[in-house]
Amino acid sequence: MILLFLGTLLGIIFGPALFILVPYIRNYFAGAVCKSKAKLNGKVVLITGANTGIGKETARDLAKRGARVILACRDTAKGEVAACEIRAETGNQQVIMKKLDLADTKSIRQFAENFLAEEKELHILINNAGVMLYPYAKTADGFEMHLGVNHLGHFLLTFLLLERLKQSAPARIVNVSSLAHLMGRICFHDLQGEKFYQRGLAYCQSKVANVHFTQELARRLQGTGVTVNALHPGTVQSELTRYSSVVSLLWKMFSFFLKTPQEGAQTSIYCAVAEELESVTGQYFRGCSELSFASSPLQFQH
Ligand SMILES: NC(=O)C1=CN([C@@H]2O[C@H](COP(=O)(O)OP(=O)(O)OC[C@H]3O[C@@H](n4cnc5c(N)ncnc54)[C@H](OP(=O)(O)O)[C@@H]3O)[C@@H](O)[C@H]2O)C=CC1
Ligand SMILES: CC1=C(/C=C/C(C)=C/C=C/C(C)=C/C=O)C(C)(C)CCC1
Repeated sequence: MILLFLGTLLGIIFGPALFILVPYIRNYFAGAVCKSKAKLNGKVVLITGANTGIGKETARDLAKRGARVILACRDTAKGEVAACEIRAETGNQQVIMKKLDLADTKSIRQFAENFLAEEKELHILINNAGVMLYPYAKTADGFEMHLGVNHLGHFLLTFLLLERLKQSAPARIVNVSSLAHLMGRICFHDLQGEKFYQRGLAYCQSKVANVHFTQELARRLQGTGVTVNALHPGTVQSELTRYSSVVSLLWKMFSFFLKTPQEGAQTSIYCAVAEELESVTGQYFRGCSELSFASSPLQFQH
């Protein structure tokens, strides 16, 4: 009886307060917004994995800013639907879909060859595509899937397009990593996970590789006018959890606390357009700001 009374009393006192606070709590979890008003008319942008999630929202925003946006997608039907939607919404007819399967180096080479033949400039490359919690599988070239798609595929793509980026300088490379890298190690003795495989750790390894790649490429690109930065988008309600029904369910249950793909795209957009980042390179971003601890030396496991 007393408990019921107390419960009702607390409900009467805190109920309305909670109701008023809900938008503020949501706003907190939505995270920072890219405030840059930069226009991108005449600029060429390439985004991998742009048919859904963070990549699609990044493409939508950069298309609104006037860029020629190439959506590089493994599933051309899904990619075309996304491109059509963005063209219709933004009125920007320079939104184009091209086939790219990062799990196959033949597809990457074919994509790059066509791209270099068709596009004379490339100002912003966003290495966004990714898989997480993939059951053990190998790419067409025999690389473990997380490492192959999330890191090696983007590594090859970037390498093949590097001269075009240099010719188009100032240019930017944006690598979508994840704070999951903090839990990762590069297992040089078993890079392809043939002796031991845990899909969460395989994802973390690929994200550590993204960070090392960013730091070393930034060093090698000093003085070229091409910058390269990595970022964590936040925890985002996207299709990334599709290979795990348990994590998908958790993501749905707690969706109130997760970012929408549009909110999750803000740091990618920031790294791609913010005027103040013109010469910032080799850094790690989260919530549209630089994160210093993530650039501390990472550990290798030999
Ligand atoms: N969501 C989150 O909480 C977080 C996401 N990230 C990172 O953000 C990035 C975007 O993820 P998010 O939008 O959430 O996930 P989604 O699963 O929604 O999007 C991933 C995209 O990558 C594409 N992709 C997957 N495999 C390949 C391939 N072999 N070749 C080409 N494209 C491929 C997918 O294409 P298709 O639809 O055809 O499969 C899809 O377009 C990833 O790098 C992810 O690791 C980092 C931290 C947290
Ligand atoms: C603790 C906890 C959650 C937070 C999970 C986080 C923070 C996940 C981060 C994932 C990343 C970084 C993925 C991609 O790279 C949930 C699921 C919301 C609800 C259950 C309890």
